[in-house]
Amino acid sequence: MNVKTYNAISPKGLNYLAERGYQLNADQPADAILLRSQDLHSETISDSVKAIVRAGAGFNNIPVDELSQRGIPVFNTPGGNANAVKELTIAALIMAARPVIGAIDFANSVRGGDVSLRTESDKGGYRGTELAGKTLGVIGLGNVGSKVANTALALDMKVIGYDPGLNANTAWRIDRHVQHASQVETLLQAADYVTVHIPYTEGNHFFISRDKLALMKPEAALINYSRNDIVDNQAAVDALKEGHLRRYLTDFSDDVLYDNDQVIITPHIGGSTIEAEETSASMAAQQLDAFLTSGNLIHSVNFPDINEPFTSQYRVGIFHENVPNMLGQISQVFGSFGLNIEELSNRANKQYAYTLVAINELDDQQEAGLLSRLGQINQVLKVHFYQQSK
Ligand SMILES: NC(=O)c1ccc[n+]([C@@H]2O[C@H](COP(=O)([O-])OP(=O)(O)OC[C@H]3O[C@@H](n4cnc5c(N)ncnc54)[C@H](O)[C@@H]3O)[C@@H](O)[C@H]2O)c1
Ligand SMILES: O=C(O)CC[C@@H](O)C(=O)O
Repeated sequence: MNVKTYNAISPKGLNYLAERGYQLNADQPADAILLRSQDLHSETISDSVKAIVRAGAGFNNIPVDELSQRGIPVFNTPGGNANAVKELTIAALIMAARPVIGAIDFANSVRGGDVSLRTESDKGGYRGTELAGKTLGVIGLGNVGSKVANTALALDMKVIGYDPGLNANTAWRIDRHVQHASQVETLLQAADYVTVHIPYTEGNHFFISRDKLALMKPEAALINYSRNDIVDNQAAVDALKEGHLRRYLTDFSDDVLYDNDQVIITPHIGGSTIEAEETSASMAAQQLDAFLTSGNLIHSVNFPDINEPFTSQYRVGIFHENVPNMLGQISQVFGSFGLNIEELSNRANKQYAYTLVAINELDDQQEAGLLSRLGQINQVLKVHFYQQSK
C-alpha cells in the first residue's frame, strides 16, 4: 500500500511503515495520507485514499466534514506533543514575566571597555517579576492545558482552569489544587496570565475576542500556543496599545503582530521537539497500520473508536450514517450470502457510525457480492475488507 506524506515526518514513523511493507510517496494512487500542518482544504483527496492521519493534535487543516461524508476516517495523535507545548508555554510564561529577550540583546551589545561595570550599571532596565504567587488562567484542560496547569502549581502559581467539555480521562490528571471556573469571564478577570489550549473550531473562532480581552487585568499577559484565529489578534494589539494588556505571546505569525515590543512570536514550534515529533509520528504510523490491516479505529476524530483483537479469518469494516436499522440491514446482507457473523462491533459518534464484522469464510464471489449489496444501502458510506495475515 502507498502512503503519501506531507511535511517533515519523523523517521520513527516512516520506518515503522516501511518495515511493514508500505511504500512511501510512490508514483501511484495513495491509500492513505500522513501529514502534519499541510493544509488539505484546497486539495483534491482522491477516492483511493482510505484514511488520513495527522501526526499532531490539531486537525483544522483537514476537511473533516467532507471526509466523514465520504466514509474516510481522520486520525490524530492526542497527547503526542503535549509535553513539548507545555514546556514552551512555561518558557512563554517566564518571557512574559522577565524581559529575557531584551536582556540578551543588551548583554550582546555591551562590548569594549569595562563590560562588567556597564552591565551592572545598566541591568536595572531588565528587572522582571516572579511567577510565584501570581494567578494563571488555563483555558482548555486537555492534554496540553492539564500539564501546563499542574506545572504552574509547581512554580507556586495559583491556577484557575476553564473547560466545559473536559473528558473524564483528562480530569483525573488535573491536580486537585487547580481551581475550576464555570465561567471563562471569572478566569479572565482574576488571572495575571492567561494561556489558551483549545482546538480551532468554528465555535472557537476569535474565542479570545475584544470583549473578553476587555475583562482581563491591564497588567495581564496572554499566551496563545493553540491556533492563530482563536485570538482576535487585531483586538489584542489594540488592547496592548491602549494599556488594557501588557504582553501577548503567540506561536503564530500574523501581519498585525510584527514590530511590536509587547508581542513575542514564535514560528509554530510548540510541538517541535525531537521527542514530540518521534512520539507523534510513531503513534500516527501505528494507528494507520492498525486501520489498514485490521480495520481498527484508534483516535479517529470523525468516527467512533473500535479497537478489538483480530481473531477471525476476515473482517469487514463498514462506515455508515448513524440511523435506525443499519445493523438489521447489514446482517441481512451477510446472511443472504450464507455468511455467519462471528463477532460484530458497532459504535456511533454523533451522526456517523462504524460497524466491524468478523467472519471466518469469504471467497471472491462473496466479497464482490457483499461490496455491491452493502453499497446499495443508502446510508453506507464505505466498505473495506481485511484478511488475517498468515
Ligand atoms: N503550537 C503547537 O505546535 C501546538 C501543538 C499541539 C497542540 N496545539 C493546539 O493546541 C490545541 C490543544 O491541544 P491538546 O493536545 O491539549 O488538545 P486536547 O483535545 O487534548 O484538549 C483540548 C481541550 O480543549 C477543550 N475546549 C474546547 N473548546 C473549549 C472552549 N471554548 N473553552 C474551554 N475549553 C475548550 C476541550 O474540552 C479539551 O479538553 C490543539 O487543538 C492544537 O490546535 C498546538
Ligand atoms: O506538526 C507541527 O509542527 C505542529 C503540531 C501542532 O500544531 C498540533 O496541533 O499538534
